[in-house]
Order: sequence, then structure tokens, then C-alpha cells
Amino acid sequence: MHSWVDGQPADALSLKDRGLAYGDGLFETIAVKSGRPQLLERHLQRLAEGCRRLALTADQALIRSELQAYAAALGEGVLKLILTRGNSQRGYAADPATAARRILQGSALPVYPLAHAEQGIRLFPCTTRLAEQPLLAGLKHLNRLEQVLARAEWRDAEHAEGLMRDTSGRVIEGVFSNLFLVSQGRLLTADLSRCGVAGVMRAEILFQAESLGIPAQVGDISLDQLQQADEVFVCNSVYGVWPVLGCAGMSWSAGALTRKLQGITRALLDA
Ligand SMILES: C=C(O[C@@H]1C=C(C(=O)O)C=C[C@H]1N)C(=O)O
Ligand SMILES: Cc1ncc(COP(=O)(O)O)c(C=O)c1O
Repeated sequence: MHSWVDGQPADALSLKDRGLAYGDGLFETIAVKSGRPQLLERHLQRLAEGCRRLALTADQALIRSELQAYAAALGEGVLKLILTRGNSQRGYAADPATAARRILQGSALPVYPLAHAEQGIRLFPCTTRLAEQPLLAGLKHLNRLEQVLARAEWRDAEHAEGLMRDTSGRVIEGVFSNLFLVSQGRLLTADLSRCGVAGVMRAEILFQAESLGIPAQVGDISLDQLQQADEVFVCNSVYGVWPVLGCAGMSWSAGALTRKLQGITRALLDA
């Protein structure tokens, strides 16, 4: 399916685009099933928050309608929205009145091995660390070199994801997912006020946990806390939940709470 730029089929972009020049923009990666973008409200909520924090001028209603139209035409797959701050001359300064450029791209759903969800995965212990920058923390912005460097640290099929820590050594997330641990029936996921991406699946899992009366906490996670956990899983808005069986010398089993949340998220992504 053709990409769209500002609502029109297009496969080219201005060389003056600030997303290309400086990573000046945001993106959303949205699963599409039966012609509908899954978890759309959460994606739009994160996008609006990113536009607010980066002072990006974008018509949220227009973005919503375009996403729905593109998803209806795509049918099933991954819909990627890239929002850039449009064109500018050379230099970091931008015209605040410039409207954001909307890029929509469709691709097939990734075919991950069934074993990732059914049995679980191993995490590669990445040495690349996440820089602590509260102004950008939580945003799914276009500056993804940390994830590119981290993902280049392994090529073997034994590791389906990586473990990323921040420059202070805190356990933060995966390379393309968020991370939860379960200890004595309580969920814990990393505080993302310094770095990391506040995933929509992470938000949905925290909402479901509250609805189910499952104790859940957002806070700092040490490597020791991770090692001592009863269960560990990773999540994102494309694959849902994967149990984590090991990382470096640490190991866990795919426990009951992981399976419960995996079932809930699978139903949400197949809705
Ligand atoms: C990196 C992108 O999106 C991330 C990757 C995945 C995935 O590979 O399953 C899903 C959502 C995002 N965390 C991207 O280029 O879209
Ligand atoms: C670095 C990073 N963390 C977490 C996530 C999970 O986000 P989501 O649940 O919105 O897919 C992603 C996916 O884009 C990511 O790239």
C-alpha cells in the first residue's frame, strides 16, 4: 500500500524535512486488525502529549481521521505514523507556525516465532545505556540512535529482545518494548521520568491491573530487583506480551500473572 504524506499518496519527501535533518518529530507504531487501528485512543493520547511537549502544531482530529482511513484501506498490518516539524532552512531554529508533516506508512504484521509468546524469550544484556533527559523522557520521538546502537549489539536468534538500562544502571525497558517484573503478586515497571518510551501497551497493562485489583507500582528497578523477580515480561503495541525466561545469568519462568495479562492484551490486539 502506498505511503501518504499530508493525506496524499506519495513515496517522496522534501530534503528540507526536519525529521530527516534533526529527528525533529514523533512517531506511532499501530497494529491494524480488521481495518481498525488497535488501541487508537492511547496512541492519539501519547501523540498529543508529545505535540504539546515539543510544541508541534498538528491537527489531532485530522490525524485521527487519516489514521482511520489508512487503516481501513490497509486491512491488517502495522501502520506507522511519523509526524515531523515540516521543512526549514539549515539550522536548529524552526518557525513555530509551520504545520507538522504527516507521514503514514503501512507494512505487514511481523511474523515472530510462536515460541516467543508461547514459551518466552531471552533478553540480550545491552551495554548501550539510555541517556537521562527529562524533557524527552516518555516520548516516542524520532531520535532512536540509542535503540539502533543497542539493537546492533546482537545478531543471534537466541535473543529476541534486549535489556536496556540508563546511565545510572537502573533497569528501564527493552529495545523496542517496555518491561514489567512480578514480585510476590505485585507488578513493577520502570519510572520513565528520565528516559525510555511510555508504551501504549504498558499504559494498557497498568490500566488492566488496576481494573483487576492487581497491585502495580511504577518506580526505579535495580538489577538485583530484576534478578530476584518471580516473573518478567516485555510488551509493545504490536506483539502484546512476551514472557522473559532469562537475561545473562538471570532466569525466570513464565508465571500465572504474565499469562493472565498476555491473554488480555492478545484479546485487545485482536479486537
Ligand atoms: C521501531 C519501531 O517501532 C517499535 C518496534 C516494534 C516492533 O518491532 O514490534 C513495535 C513498536 C515499537 N516499539 C518502528 O520502526 O515502528
Ligand atoms: C524504545 C521503545 N520502548 C517501548 C516501546 C513500546 O511502545 P508501544 O507499547 O507504544 O508499542 C517501543 C515501541 O515503539 C519502543 O520503541
